[in-house]
Amino acid sequence: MQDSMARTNDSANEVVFGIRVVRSFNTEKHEANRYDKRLLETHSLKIRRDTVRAIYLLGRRLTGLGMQVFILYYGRLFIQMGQMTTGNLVSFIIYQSDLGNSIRTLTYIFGDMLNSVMAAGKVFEYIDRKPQISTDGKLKPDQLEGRISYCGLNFSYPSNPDKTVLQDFSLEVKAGQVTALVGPSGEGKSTCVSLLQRLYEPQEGEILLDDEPLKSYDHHFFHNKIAVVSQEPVLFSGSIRDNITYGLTDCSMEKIEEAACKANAHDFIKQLEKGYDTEVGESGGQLSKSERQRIGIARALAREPKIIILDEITSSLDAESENKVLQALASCPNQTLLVIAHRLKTIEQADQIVVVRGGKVEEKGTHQELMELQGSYHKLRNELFDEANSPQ
Ligand SMILES: Nc1ncnc2c1ncn2[C@@H]1O[C@H](COP(=O)(O)OP(=O)(O)OP(=O)(O)O)[C@@H](O)[C@H]1O
Repeated sequence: MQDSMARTNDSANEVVFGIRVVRSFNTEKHEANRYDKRLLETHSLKIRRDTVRAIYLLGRRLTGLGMQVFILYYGRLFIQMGQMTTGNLVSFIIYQSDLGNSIRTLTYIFGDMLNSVMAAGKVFEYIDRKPQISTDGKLKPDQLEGRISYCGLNFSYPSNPDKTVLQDFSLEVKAGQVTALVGPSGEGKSTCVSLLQRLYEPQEGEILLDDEPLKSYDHHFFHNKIAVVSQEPVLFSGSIRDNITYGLTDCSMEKIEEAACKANAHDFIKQLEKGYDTEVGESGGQLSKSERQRIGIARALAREPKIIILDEITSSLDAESENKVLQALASCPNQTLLVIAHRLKTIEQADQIVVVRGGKVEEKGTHQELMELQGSYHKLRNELFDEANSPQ
């Protein structure tokens, strides 16, 4: 029943979370029916439980009643035969009722205990779960250059082990430079970033940071040095300032403003009535997608990481904003920047452009070199150029 209730709540959560999609696709009825179906499942389980409970109660009452009839009948017989006094019978009935009550209480406690054990079992299942990715690295160097080396990675997602996503993937990302990963959709670019964040462990090969395997770095140290801005950054309810300083205990206003300027967010924040103290609403719902994205970038920059990963920030920024952000980031020589981009125009200035196809590095070089090569990159650029110029 607990599983079924969890499934019912999940579907309600999902709909509330995606209420805009539900409204725009006019699927309120469909979703209500889906929720109804889940509720019915829970309902039928509850009916089964209550039927069993009713049968049990009926049986218990009938047994109790039968016992009383039995005691009175034989008690009377024993008294008539002189084998028992009336006082004995009364004491026996009182003791028997006391004993019955105690046994009944024990069965209630046992039932409650079973329920609690089942619920606690689920909690302990999660507590006892051993993470597949080790977090017991100890390395905390004083200086980090930010050089990343992908060495012969072979990787498939645990949920789909038959499909190899990265095959013998090797790449050098130089410290302090801008490296852009480009290529058709679904070829493994975001997977490279997930592996760099240690969300998964490759089946073969390893990723080195300054020539040391990622797993040898202290978990907190490593995640402080690497910041990711994803396609849909998650904001939390609170002010813009809270969101930019998220997780930082000590961050001055100058630092916040500097990060916001680099993220091209300062101007729009200043125009808001309450500036940095403006509430963003639940999940940042009171801001536009591009504003959320820029705050997400400022949040990453405020941590002053050594490595910044921008995972297709183009999806919600216009070309001008994206250019400004990339230029601001590229001007920091101490930070390694890894950009996944679809809008190839904005990454022309990157120090290294890598074309990822079929889970492998197909081409790499500067924009000039790759254009001269007349290979995949050249073809991709032409395709995008044709798309942009095709009549609507
Ligand atoms: N969590 C996952 N579980 C199983 N397979 C996944 C998962 N995430 C991605 N994949 C698969 O891995 C392959 C590579 O996906 P990835 O997201 O790395 O591609 P991408 O090049 O970043 O694409 P895009 O440009 O569309 O973001 C795809 O075929 C995808 O279906």
